[in-house]
Amino acid sequence: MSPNSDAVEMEDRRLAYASSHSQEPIASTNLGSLISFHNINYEVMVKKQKKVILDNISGIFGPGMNAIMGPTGGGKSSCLDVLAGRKDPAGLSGYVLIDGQKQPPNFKSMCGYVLQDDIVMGTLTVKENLMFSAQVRLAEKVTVEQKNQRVIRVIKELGLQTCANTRVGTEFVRGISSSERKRCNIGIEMITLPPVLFLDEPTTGLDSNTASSVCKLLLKLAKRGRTIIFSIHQPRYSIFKLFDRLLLLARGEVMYHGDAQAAVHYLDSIGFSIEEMNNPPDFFLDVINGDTDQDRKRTPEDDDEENEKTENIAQSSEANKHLNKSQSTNEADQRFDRMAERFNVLLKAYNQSEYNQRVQKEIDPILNDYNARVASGTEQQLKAVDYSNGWGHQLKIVSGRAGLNIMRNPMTSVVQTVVMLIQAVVVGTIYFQIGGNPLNAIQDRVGVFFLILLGLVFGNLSSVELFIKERPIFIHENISGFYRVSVYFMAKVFSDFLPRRMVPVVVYSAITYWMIGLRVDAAAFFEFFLVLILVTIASSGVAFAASATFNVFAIANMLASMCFLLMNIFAGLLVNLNTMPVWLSWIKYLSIQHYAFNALSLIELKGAQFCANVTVEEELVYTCTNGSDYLTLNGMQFDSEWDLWRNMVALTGLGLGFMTLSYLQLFRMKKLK
Ligand SMILES: Nc1ncnc2c1ncn2[C@@H]1O[C@H](COP(=O)(O)OP(=O)(O)OP(=O)(O)O)[C@@H](O)[C@H]1O
Repeated sequence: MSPNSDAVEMEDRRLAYASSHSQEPIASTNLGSLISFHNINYEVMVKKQKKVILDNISGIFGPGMNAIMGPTGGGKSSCLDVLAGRKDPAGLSGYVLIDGQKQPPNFKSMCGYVLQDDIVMGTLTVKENLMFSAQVRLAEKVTVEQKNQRVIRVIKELGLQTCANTRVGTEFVRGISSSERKRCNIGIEMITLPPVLFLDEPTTGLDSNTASSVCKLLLKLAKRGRTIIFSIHQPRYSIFKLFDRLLLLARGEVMYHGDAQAAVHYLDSIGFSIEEMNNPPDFFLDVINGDTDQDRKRTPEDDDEENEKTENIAQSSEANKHLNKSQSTNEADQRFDRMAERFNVLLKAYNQSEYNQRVQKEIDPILNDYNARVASGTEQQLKAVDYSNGWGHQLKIVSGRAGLNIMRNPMTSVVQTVVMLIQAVVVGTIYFQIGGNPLNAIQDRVGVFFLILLGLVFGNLSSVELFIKERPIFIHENISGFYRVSVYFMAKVFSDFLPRRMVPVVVYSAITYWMIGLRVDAAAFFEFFLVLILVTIASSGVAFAASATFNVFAIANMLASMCFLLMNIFAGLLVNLNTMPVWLSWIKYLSIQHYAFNALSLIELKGAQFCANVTVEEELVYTCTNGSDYLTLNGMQFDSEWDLWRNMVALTGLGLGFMTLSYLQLFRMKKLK
């Protein structure tokens, strides 16, 4: 069969699916994809034991409203993630086919996925959030005007006109309502007009009216031909009646799969009748949990099963013991037994049902065609969609958002600058114009250098939150193909570094240097400033690396502080590194403060002589102290200019090293569930 005839056949399948499964007529143009899944098994290792999460499930979803329901822990979210290509492939087997073809490697970026928790930038307005999505996800060749038109269209479709220019809101600032927030999330995914939209529990946390309005919106999208697949726990009837197709899961197995509105009829046919006025989703869960009040009507199959059971019991004393156990008076045990029994009944009934046969009839030809194409070598991999935009364009857009975010939330930058300003004034006041008294000139100088480095390095601990706070947004956007890891890294580093690190260091250097009265020499001042900048870069690098490695702020903060403390000990002031055993003293090579302290001492003390008349045994004696002697005593070489610059090079190396480490940690971060 040629690829063309495959495409025509698939289109026919989609049309047939849409007309036979949707309650409402669906536009026949632009139909969403048909997603079939075949023998999906998903297991994880928990404490060295295999835990089966999805057990050989199969089914099909197409244009319309497709719900995955079931009790807590039934496997709804896992199933949704498998279909959306967001599960770790380790432990996963079976086939998920999109219009009869294997998922392309980055299917994640072709479809929309709305997470249960809102993933929107709180400091931006609804329109700005949607525009960001349009700018990074629509190709560069689409003009800004066209992107703007698309955003306006989505805003209209989602009924967000009244709050389009309102900020979404953060934990500190109240923004739009929860329904508007959810719709904004959906809008961000709708910007690319994806053929399939996945939603993980879209109504969780919303009041019933809001939940209804979100579901009606989804129905509107479904009627336009989209394939909407979502997990949902226990919707009310007004929501349930909007569903076209239902997958009922319990313990990772299919309890029912077919037309949603036929589920009640199906359960009735196997002996579970819904009471009048009961809500079908509540009833489904009661049936699965064995919590139905009424006794189940007996069917002929039950009689056969009962006979079989009685025979087995008579034959085996072991079985008798088991029976006694299951009749335990313990209520929890009884409930567990009841659920297990009910689960087996439902599983068996579904496997033998015409609904299951109908699903198999729908999906078998799709898998057979796929296998035939693979066997004949004609299977064409769906075109892998790459990033819509180049690196530079992504960087511009992501940096723009990061900058806007900082401008709208300037507190951290302002506090950082003010704290540095206060520190500079305090240090400058304590060491004000230290002068050239040989008794204290060197001690005061090395003391103030140590203090400056201490404040500067620990001040950069505020960078630890950089990759922790926005981690869910970054993971979602990166995995959905918004931008590359390197783009996010560069945008964040620059947006954090310029306003929150550079500006305070400039202020700090200018104040301390002249207040303390260090060497009056422009070159010496700029070298001093350069050392402080390099220290800031390197120590921010340590904080970034901790931030990219741990997702708990307290742990990242503690580890970064510990590193800084160790580096401080090995700076060269608290302990003489020359007398330290070699097996321990090597740590100095990783110490930011070691190189910085050396550099500052060389800038200030090399060739310096501090002379004055001092009183010795009640006599005024003209005394001198030589800065170079101090350098020699502490093992600092100062024969050439290189002796200073090699400390600068080492600081640059440490900065680059820590920054690279943080990028790698960000890159390696687990992004699949
Ligand atoms: N990576 C994992 N490691 C260990 N257990 C897991 C993992 N993923 C899922 N599970 C377990 O598998 C079962 C199904 O999880 P899943 O989140 O898919 O269920 P759910 O039906 O969506 O539940 P809920 O309604 O509570 O969100 C649960 O018992 C869950 O604890």
